[in-house]
Amino acid sequence: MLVKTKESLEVVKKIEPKEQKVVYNVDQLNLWYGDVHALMNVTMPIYENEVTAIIGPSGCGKSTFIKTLNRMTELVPSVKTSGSIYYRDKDIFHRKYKVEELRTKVGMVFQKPNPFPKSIFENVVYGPKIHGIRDKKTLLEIAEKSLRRAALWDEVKDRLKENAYGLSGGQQQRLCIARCLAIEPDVILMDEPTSALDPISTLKIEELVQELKKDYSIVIVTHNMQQAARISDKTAFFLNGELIEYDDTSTIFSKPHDERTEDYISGRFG
Ligand SMILES: Nc1ncnc2c1ncn2[C@@H]1O[C@H](COP(=O)(O)OP(=O)(O)OP(=O)(O)O)[C@@H](O)[C@H]1O
Repeated sequence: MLVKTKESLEVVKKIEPKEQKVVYNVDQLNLWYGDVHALMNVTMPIYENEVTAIIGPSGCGKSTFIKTLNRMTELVPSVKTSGSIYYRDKDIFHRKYKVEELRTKVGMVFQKPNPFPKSIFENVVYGPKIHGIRDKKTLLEIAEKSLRRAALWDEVKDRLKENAYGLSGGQQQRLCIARCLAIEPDVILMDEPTSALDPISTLKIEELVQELKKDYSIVIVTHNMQQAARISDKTAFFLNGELIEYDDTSTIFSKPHDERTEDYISGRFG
């Protein structure tokens, strides 16, 4: 299933008549940083309650793509885009579309854990507080629920007032996931969330991602092909800003259609 044009997207829809809801529809997306054409005619859907992995060699546009999904790329002044991204049937590039609304629905977790220099509790309730929730009991409930969902509660429940910097790297990353969950997002974008972590912390995050996809739609950028194969349902392979192939992860890793995908997953380059 190669996805490159609007027409082929129609094919995707036809051959997948399952009751699978589309969260994002990316259509003919182009992005330039000044003269650098970083994304070229990218067309692909992102499905609800699935993990979509974005793979490809360094500099191929993975981070740019994921950051475009919550319009973070527009923070770079030289950025220009064309094409469209529909999130839940609304064009996120439309001049009347409210980017703040998008960011409350689409949370993001970065490569390096980035807790605030505050207590564990204050980190988790940061978003809800910004949204005006002040009641202590409600905030405590949100903190507990989010930390439980991020598989961190048992490790931190007796030290909620301690500074988040005292946690291990893996715990800090789960704290950042809890912080993201506290705003009750619909989609979670993860940009290489385990690349700074040890194998055991990585495994914990991978297990967590599997658990979270029951309630959220997840897009994950990863350098680690085994990780993509282990945890994702769909995989998109990017090369030099182009989406070369998008398909079920099992197909990408067992019988890819494009020779370049095969070369990449078999370690011939990248
Ligand atoms: N802020 C920026 N200003 C100018 N060019 C940029 C900027 N960010 C990225 N680029 C360029 O856009 C292209 C895609 O970069 P991007 O970071 O999206 O790739 P990537 O696949 O995520 O790479 P990596 O795996 O190394 O993180 C590269 O050529 C990069 O140099």
